Amino acid sequence: MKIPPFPIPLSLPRLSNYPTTNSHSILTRIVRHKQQEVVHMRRQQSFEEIVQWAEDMPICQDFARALCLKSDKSNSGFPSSRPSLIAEIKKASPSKGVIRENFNPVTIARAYEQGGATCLSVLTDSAFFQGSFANLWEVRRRVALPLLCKEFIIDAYQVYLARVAGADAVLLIAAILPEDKGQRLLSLIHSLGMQSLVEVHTLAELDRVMNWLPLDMVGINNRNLEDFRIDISNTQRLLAARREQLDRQKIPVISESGLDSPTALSMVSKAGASGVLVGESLLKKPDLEQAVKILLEFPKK
Ligand SMILES: O=P(O)(O)OC[C@@H](O)[C@@H](O)c1c[nH]c2ccccc12
Repeated sequence: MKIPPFPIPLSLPRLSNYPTTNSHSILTRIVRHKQQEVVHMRRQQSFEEIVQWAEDMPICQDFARALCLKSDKSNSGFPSSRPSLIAEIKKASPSKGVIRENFNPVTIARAYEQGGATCLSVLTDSAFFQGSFANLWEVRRRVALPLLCKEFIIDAYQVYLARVAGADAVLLIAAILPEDKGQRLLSLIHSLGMQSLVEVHTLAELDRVMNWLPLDMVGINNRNLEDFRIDISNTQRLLAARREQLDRQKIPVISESGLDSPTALSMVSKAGASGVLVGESLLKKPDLEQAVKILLEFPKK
């Protein structure tokens, strides 16, 4: 077995000063930058070699199954009031700047695990979130929980990199994957033994991704990635419209972003979410293990 020289020493392009007019949403800026990043990375580390390493990686964990096993089920087999937690490791965000100064991904991962998180999400974007694939790899080496690679995936190269860094699942964002690009990347993710969390924000996006097969998990983002506004009733809205279809196809739904209290978790869980993805509200607390425990301790009904 060939061991990849992780962390692969990839230097990334500097962020250009794109004009920040309203006509350029933050998502557009991120995607433009990703395109440059991929070109840069491909020049430094050959695609063929990454593919080889990916093929030699140990088997992945079943991310979706871990989430569904952990979430409380009522007798009907559907989630009742306690969703599973995917706890997110992110240092900064474009809207909030630095969220956690004292940032050690492995220390954070261990605290989340001790607190009762089911899975972890690791931001790998460096330009906007101050993350890295090296962080993902470090967490993989030291913590056993299933890991989601939180990246703006637009190219196969990033998917192989996620696999080599130890991801069990990879985020795909419907809003940045036009036409059949999402389906192609999803098939690639599956061929490497990983799963995908496919993220939507609108009903139109949800309907579009329901045609990508087979879906492992759908993420409903409560944050609009164009302007960063949060509205946690977005999860309820989309589930109210398509819950039957999602349940029928047994696709677990994860509510993402802006969730900061047991009440908020209970709300999205009642709407039908099996899991929640939480970052900022935890990362702002000094004691992360305690913060997770408090978040997960909500009235059982
Ligand atoms: O920190 P929050 O508000 O708890 O949100 C976590 C997660 O949902 C958010 O980081 C996120 C959701 N979709 C994304 C896509 C890219 C980067 C980040 C994200």
